[in-house]
Amino acid sequence: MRFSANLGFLWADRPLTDAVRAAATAGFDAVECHWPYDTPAQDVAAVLRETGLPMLGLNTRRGNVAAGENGLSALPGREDEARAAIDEAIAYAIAIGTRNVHVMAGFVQGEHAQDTFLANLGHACRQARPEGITILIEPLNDYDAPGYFLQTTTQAEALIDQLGAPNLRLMFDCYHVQLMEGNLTRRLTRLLPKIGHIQFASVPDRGAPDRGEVNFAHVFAHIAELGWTAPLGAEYRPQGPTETTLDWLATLR
Ligand SMILES: O=C(O)C(=O)[C@@H](O)CO
Ligand SMILES: [Mg+2]
Repeated sequence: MRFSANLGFLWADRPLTDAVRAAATAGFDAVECHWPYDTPAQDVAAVLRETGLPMLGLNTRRGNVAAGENGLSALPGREDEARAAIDEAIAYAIAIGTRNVHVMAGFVQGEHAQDTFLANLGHACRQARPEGITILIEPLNDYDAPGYFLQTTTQAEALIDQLGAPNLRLMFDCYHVQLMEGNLTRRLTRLLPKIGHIQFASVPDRGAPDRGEVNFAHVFAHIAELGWTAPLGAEYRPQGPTETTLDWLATLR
C-alpha cells in the first residue's frame, strides 16, 4: 500500500515546501494539500522535483474564512467568486502537475444550492478536462462541518450521475464516511468506479489510523484487493509532532 501525506494536517506547522521535504524523509510516496495559495506555485513545483513526490490534490479556496465559510460552489449568488476559485485552483494544479482538484461546496442547503453546485461543477469539469485534471467532491461529516452542503456518498453519487462528466469523481474520506454512513468496505467496493481519491483518519478523534473504531489494516487490505494502487491520503491531526505519530506507516504498509 502506498501513502500520501496530507500537508493540511501533517507538518502543518512548517512552510509547505519544508513539509514536502519532511514527508519525503519520512517515506511517504506522495503528498496532497488543502490550500497552497500562499506559496508560489514555482516553489512548490521545485520542491516536488527535488523530492520526486507528486502532489496528488488541492482544494478550491473556502471564501471568507473569518466569517466561517467553507467553500463557495453551492452558494447561490456567489457563482462569479466560485468560478474564480475553481479557475485559480486549476491553474495552480497545472503549474505544479497536480491531477485532482477538490471543489468545496460550502455551508448551504436546498434545491437551489444543488442546482448552483451542479452548474459550478460543470464549469470546473469543462475547464479541467483538457488538462487531464479530475474534479473531486467530498462529503464532510455533520459533526465537524454542520450544515455543509455535501454530507454523504449517496448524495455525491447522485450528483456525479446527474452531471455525467467523465472527470467528476468522489473523494472517499473514510473518516467522514464512517461517521455519516459506515459500512466502509461494501461502500468502497460499490463506489470504486466513481472514486478519484481515498483518505483516512481514525474515528472518532481524527488521529493516526492505528487507533479508533475502524480497523484500517482490514480496510487497506480490502482496498488493495479491489485493485486500487494510488496512494491513500493520510489526513489526520497529529497529536504531537508529526514524526512521533508515524508508527502506522511501517505497520499498515
Ligand atoms: O476535511 C477534509 O476531509 C478534507 O479533505 C479537506 O480537504 C476539506 O475540508
Ligand atoms: Mg478529507
